[in-house]
Amino acid sequence: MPLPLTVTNLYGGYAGQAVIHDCNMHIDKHEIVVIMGGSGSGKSTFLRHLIGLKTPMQGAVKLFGQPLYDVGEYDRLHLLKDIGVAFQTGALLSSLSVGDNVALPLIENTNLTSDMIEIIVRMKLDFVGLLGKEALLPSALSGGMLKRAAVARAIALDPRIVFMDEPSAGLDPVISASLDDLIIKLRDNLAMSVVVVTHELESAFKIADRIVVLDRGYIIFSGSVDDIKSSANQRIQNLINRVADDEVISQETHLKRLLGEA
Ligand SMILES: Nc1ncnc2c1ncn2[C@@H]1O[C@H](COP(=O)(O)OP(=O)(O)OP(=O)(O)O)[C@@H](O)[C@H]1O
Repeated sequence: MPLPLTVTNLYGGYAGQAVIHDCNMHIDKHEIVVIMGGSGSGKSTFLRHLIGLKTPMQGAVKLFGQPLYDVGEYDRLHLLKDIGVAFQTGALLSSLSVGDNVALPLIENTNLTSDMIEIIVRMKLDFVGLLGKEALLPSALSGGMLKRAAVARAIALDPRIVFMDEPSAGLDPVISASLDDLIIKLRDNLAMSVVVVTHELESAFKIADRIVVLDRGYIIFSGSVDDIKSSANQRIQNLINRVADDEVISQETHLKRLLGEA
């Protein structure tokens, strides 16, 4: 069986300027992969390449063994039906109820009857803990509930991979932890693969089967939570100890600066 996602020698960027360099990565079935990296390291750009929003400058992205970019629009859209995206931005449509937001992909992509769609919407909302909130407008939901509703919409078509960008951003620790549990449930109860971009270390360590670290557009690490904690790489240690790179100077340099020699 082909892997859900493979990335081979990927270069990507803006206006001919690469910000992603020679990246190689894959995702296994039923795996939660967390992508981490400092601000500006290329996480969002990388993600855009993975979900069909940005054509690479070089290299290939394959979903379920099929190329995502060197194909016609019809084939690409067909392939993209098998992935779900729950992003911070581009969230729910504010003029539609929560239920109608979740129904949208089903209306657009299936020939199911409205009765059947209603049942599926309730099932998805039940899965994310929002059963009974169908009629509410997004503005009536809390931050955590909005994220859950976005997950319900992302899984409406039963995708095999779900992509999430900063799921815990702006949430208090308790709500954030419950969102972590929901991500784990996507893997354990629905057998999905999940790709999560996050800055939250605690969340990453809790949910990740594998962590991939981007640094200035290069993948500098891919491994388990135990591996990353014991990594000898200084840049990895800086990331997990939250040290800003430009703050890291040797004792010797520090001394020189104090003495006015550096
Ligand atoms: N639309 C754009 N046009 C040109 N350059 C861009 C654009 N978006 C991002 N960049 C540049 O690409 C590089 C990577 O940015 P990206 O947003 O992918 O990083 P990130 O790791 O997601 O950062 P953050 O954690 O702050 O969101 C940065 O140098 C950024 O300035």
